[in-house]
Amino acid sequence: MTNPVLEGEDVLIRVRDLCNAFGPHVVHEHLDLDVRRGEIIGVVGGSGTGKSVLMRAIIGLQIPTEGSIEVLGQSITDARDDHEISIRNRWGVLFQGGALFSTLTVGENVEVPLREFYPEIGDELRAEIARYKVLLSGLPAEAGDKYPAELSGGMKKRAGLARALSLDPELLFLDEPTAGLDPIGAAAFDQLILNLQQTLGLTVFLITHDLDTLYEICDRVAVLADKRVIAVGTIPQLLALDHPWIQEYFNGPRGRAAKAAQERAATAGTPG
Ligand SMILES: Nc1ncnc2c1ncn2[C@@H]1O[C@H](COP(=O)(O)OP(=O)(O)OP(=O)(O)O)[C@@H](O)[C@H]1O
Repeated sequence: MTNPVLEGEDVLIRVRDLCNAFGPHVVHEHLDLDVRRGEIIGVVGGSGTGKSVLMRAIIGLQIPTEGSIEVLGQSITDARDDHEISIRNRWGVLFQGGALFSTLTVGENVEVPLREFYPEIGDELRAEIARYKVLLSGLPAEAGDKYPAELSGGMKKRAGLARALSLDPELLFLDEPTAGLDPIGAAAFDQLILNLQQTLGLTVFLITHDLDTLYEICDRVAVLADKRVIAVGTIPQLLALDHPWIQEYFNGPRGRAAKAAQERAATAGTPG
């Protein structure tokens, strides 16, 4: 039930036997993971367990020392560099901190992937698509003309999300999207992700330390520890395991508070 490998399911990301190392520092050792089409999978683990390295390997920015990765049925690990991956236009990525170009406006940032992948699109249509993505990400239309330095942290995240959505991706990668946001901003961002996932039919790979996000929007959670994915499942399935890190994480004071908040919200939403 909490096996990282799924049998006979519609799997969009398949990671097998993945090993990553930086010199003598081994980050992943024979890591397996399957991500189902249409799910929001949360990826958790202590600091430095290799969550971002895993994401970078999946999108072809980190060449593994061993193992195979398939995304949308195509091998990522057979490509010599990320430019050889022909499905890069089928995913969008929100990196930690947004990774926006500081010399470009938000709208121009959103246009960058469109220019790269669809140079045939004319200036007007490209700007129109960018305006739509800015609105889709919950930013006011005027934000499109602003530079990243003029935006709050929450707006920067939304701008990064608008860029990640620029090519109408099937798959969205989010690296700690709510880090640094106040609780209200973080909850609003969670709901935005959930709405987008439901309306656009996205599959979402979401790295987070935010327990509220895990409870609110993730269908399953993958736990990284001991250099691999030790378990994947719903939070109740994970809580049934007696791994010390999992117990500490979900049953520690913050885990209990997040669970209580989710239960309160669920009760408030129950009719009668
Ligand atoms: N380019 C690199 N060169 C050398 N070591 C690296 C590089 N990238 C990552 N590492 C190391 O790999 C390990 C995993 O890093 P990673 O950023 O994936 O951790 P993480 O689980 O995302 O952590 P956090 O939760 O703190 O963001 C760390 O020890 C990090 O120092």
